[in-house]
Amino acid sequence: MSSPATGSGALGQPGTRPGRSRLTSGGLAVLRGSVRISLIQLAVHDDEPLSERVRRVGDLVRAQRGADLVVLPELWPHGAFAYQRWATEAETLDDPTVHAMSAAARDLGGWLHTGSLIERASDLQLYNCSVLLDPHGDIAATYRKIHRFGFTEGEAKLISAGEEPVTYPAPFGTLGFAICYDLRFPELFRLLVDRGAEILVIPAGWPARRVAHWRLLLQARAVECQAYVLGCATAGEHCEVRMSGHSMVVDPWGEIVAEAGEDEEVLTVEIDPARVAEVRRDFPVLRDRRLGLPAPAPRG
Ligand SMILES: NC(=O)CCC(=O)C(=O)O
Repeated sequence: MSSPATGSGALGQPGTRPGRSRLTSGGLAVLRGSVRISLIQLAVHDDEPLSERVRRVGDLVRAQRGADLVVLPELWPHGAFAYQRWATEAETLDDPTVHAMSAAARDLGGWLHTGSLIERASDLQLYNCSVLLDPHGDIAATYRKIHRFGFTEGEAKLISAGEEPVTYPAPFGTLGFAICYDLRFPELFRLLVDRGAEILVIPAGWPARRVAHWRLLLQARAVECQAYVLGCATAGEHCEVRMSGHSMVVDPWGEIVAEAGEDEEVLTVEIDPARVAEVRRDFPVLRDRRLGLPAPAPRG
């Protein structure tokens, strides 16, 4: 599905579309103007083995040729609720899943945000980790999910929490990273804005029963941060949890640019990152923040 506002049209090579200029910095293009983004809303089912899903996703990424940035959802290799698979399927960032995605990014000739996977770190701890690959297939940035979902179960029990908010200055704008449950914590997004984020990338494996929260919070983060929000969710059902679908691109005014349905689909839109500075200039609420207010007295 494509945004009616932008359409997907014939896919040209990056930098060849009207209204977009291309400079070079350190061997990578610096893009200005319209930026093409594809969110791949994958269906994750129990019966698809990891290796087959990785192959299928690599082909889907390659098929988005012409996109400047492709985004995948949270934990698509294993399933966001397939807790019993995580320890056995966890990989380092030098293992087959990231290698396959690097090859796909190279063939794509664009940036690939890999959603997330269960990372086995060098200290053997597990993290829910996003990897951003550049058009050469090299790792440009990683982000470990800071807020673990599950209260006393699931992520809260099985994986370690990331500690570091991450932004990355991509050629088309500064990306701010978050994963799924992080969406509920506005203070993280303030930190990302303070570090320059203009495009917030939020892969998710969000259950259908809370889809109303997903839609509302994506728009809220866009309005309060005056930033683009790319929310890429999973579809399908695994471990008896029906996933939300409804991946969305929201603009810095809070308007939904495009929204997917409930099933697997690719959402392709063109955005103009210069809109972020325009909205922040014309309606400068971020300047009215009161950062020096006294801390509340301890309760009780
Ligand atoms: N995988 C997740 O982080 C799920 C988050 C969720 O279901 C919620 O915040 O609601």
